[in-house]
Amino acid sequence: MTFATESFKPDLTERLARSRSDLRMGVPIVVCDADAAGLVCAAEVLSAERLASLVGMNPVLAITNHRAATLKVAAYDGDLARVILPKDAGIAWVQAMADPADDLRSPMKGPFRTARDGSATVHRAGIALTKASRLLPACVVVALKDGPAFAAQHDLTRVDAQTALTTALSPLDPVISAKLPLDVSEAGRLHIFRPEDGGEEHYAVEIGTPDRAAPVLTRLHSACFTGDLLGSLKCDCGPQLRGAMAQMGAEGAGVLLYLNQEGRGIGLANKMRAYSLQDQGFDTVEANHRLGFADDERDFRIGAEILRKLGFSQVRLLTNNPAKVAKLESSGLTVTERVPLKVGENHHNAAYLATKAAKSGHLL
Ligand SMILES: Nc1nc2c(ncn2[C@@H]2O[C@H](COP(=O)(O)OP(=O)(O)OP(=O)(O)O)[C@@H](O)[C@H]2O)c(=O)[nH]1
Ligand SMILES: [Zn+2]
Repeated sequence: MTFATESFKPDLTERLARSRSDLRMGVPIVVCDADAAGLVCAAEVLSAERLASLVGMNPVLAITNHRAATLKVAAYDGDLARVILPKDAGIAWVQAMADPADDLRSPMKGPFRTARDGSATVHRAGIALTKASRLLPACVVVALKDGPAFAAQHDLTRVDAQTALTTALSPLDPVISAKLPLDVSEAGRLHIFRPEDGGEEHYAVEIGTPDRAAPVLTRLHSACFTGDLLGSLKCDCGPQLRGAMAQMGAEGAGVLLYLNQEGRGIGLANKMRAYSLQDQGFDTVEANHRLGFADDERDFRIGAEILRKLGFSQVRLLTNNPAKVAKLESSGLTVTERVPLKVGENHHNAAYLATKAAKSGHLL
């Protein structure tokens, strides 16, 4: 029996999924664009040995404009900067540029030389992939003359820059749903959704049998391991999760989406880095920026798509965040009402909630 061997080859999306695992392990990947290619290593997990092999290949460190602003590096590429590694730069330099943990204790001193010529697409794709890998958004890049040949020679995963930069939402497939009796309602059901790009699965908790033709009481809850599971007092997530479910139980119907976008989409390790910066006096938004992230890296189109897949088109949304309402509406859902969800304020999270009101437009 013969097989069409092409059918075994990973496609562009499958290569991206593979590249995220490689990056997390510290294995370099090869990113190819139409007129440029580069070897990309995630700064956070780059080993001293691998860095030593890159010296002599003119490595640059790609960081986001947010991280560049903290380091006072000019971001000539707009959303990112390409910092040329000084001749004597070792792994400690790379890590200190990428990670703001010691910014205050031992500030990085310039002047920094930055690359301005040529395309930054490979670097941009590298940063997008480190973010998608839930690592610090920084990568060391060296230009390659022949990306595909280099990848083949060194057995590295080769990915397409434009695919890494696509903003299209990966299709989400329903995997399974089953009854789940809950303390708030015995008529609970849990649905699992899996994205086709190998990303995180997301969950929908359906309570009762909501009428698909009417607005459904809905909560888009972003994962918060510390608040949801550990009872952290630094945020209001745990009380919001339980409050939303209690309200759905009391009304007899509702749908709670549990979106695995921990830490507003930066992952738990990075959220804990942000907490450590908050211990140094920075607020929640400043901490994200110092790490190199935007204020909020979540993609609420996922929530809209899951609701659509479940048959809902109109929602009464439990939130204090007007941006969530706007993003759901721009994804084609009708938000007939914003239902406030003000629970769980305490003296540990009062400043956090005030910052969200002042900087992120949350309603108090
Ligand atoms: N990066 C970061 N994420 C945080 C921090 N505190 C909580 N989170 C995450 O923020 C998400 C919750 O977002 P919130 O901003 O509290 O609320 P919201 O979802 O925007 O709005 P509501 O619908 O009103 O709750 C969860 O994913 C938490 O893990 C923090 O200091 N930094
Ligand atoms: Zn939380």
